[in-house]
Amino acid sequence: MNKGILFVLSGPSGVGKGTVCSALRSKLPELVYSVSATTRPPREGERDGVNYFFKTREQFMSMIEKDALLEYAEYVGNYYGTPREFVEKTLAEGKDIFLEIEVQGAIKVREKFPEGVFIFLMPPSLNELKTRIVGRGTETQATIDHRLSVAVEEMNLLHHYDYAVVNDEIDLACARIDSIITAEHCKRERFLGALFEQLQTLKTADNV
Ligand SMILES: Nc1nc2c(ncn2[C@@H]2O[C@H](COP(=O)(O)OP(=O)(O)O)[C@@H](O)[C@H]2O)c(=O)[nH]1
Ligand SMILES: Nc1ncnc2c1ncn2[C@@H]1O[C@H](COP(=O)(O)OP(=O)(O)O)[C@@H](O)[C@H]1O
Repeated sequence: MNKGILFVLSGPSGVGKGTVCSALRSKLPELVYSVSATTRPPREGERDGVNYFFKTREQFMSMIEKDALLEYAEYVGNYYGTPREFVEKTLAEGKDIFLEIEVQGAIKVREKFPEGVFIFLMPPSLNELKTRIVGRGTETQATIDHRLSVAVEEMNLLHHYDYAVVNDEIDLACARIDSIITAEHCKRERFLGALFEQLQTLKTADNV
């Protein structure tokens, strides 16, 4: 069986990764989404196993020791990581999987899955990025400043990615990502191989 395609959506903090990813979940429910583990406490309305698997630091360290994470990163004082088994199982079943992670983790995933498709979400401007981080209202002034300075460094990593998508409007950003997914499917051999087989069958049947 052909393996599924691994898609990674990344980009600076506050650009709208979480927002775009949850909009994509409604628009493309057939896509499988990876749920990360984190030591960050849940925000209001977040549910364990849906938004994240919320872990204590000890539990997270034990996951690292057991090699249960495909990658992990420390980000603004908390740990975040992608459970390995679910990703590998989904791809082996021939299904695509979608990861929404920060840039250090994305670069580590690229080392393990060079054939993955890496999408960088861009803000329309740095001013708009700051407005979004402040507007979200989940950060203190110190974490806003920290997240903004990290975000500027993160923007310099754009060259590691296959695609850049501007998140000016959520629906437009989702449509661009949807187009990328379609384009990547068209590119893959399994699609062309299946079409070629059908053509051969047709040719034989019609004696063309
Ligand atoms: N490396 C890595 N980063 C993750 C993972 N899950 C989430 N993140 C990233 O961690 C960062 C902080 O996430 P969060 O605290 O939910 O805040 P927000 O996404 O900025 O609202 C974001 O950039 C996420 O994309 C993961 O499994 N691995
Ligand atoms: N296209 C957009 N236009 C306006 N605001 C947006 C857009 N995308 C996201 N936002 C807002 O920006 C803030 C940060 O988004 P979030 O998804 O938490 O970013 P990230 O996951 O990249 O850190 C949120 O308040 C969100 O509602």
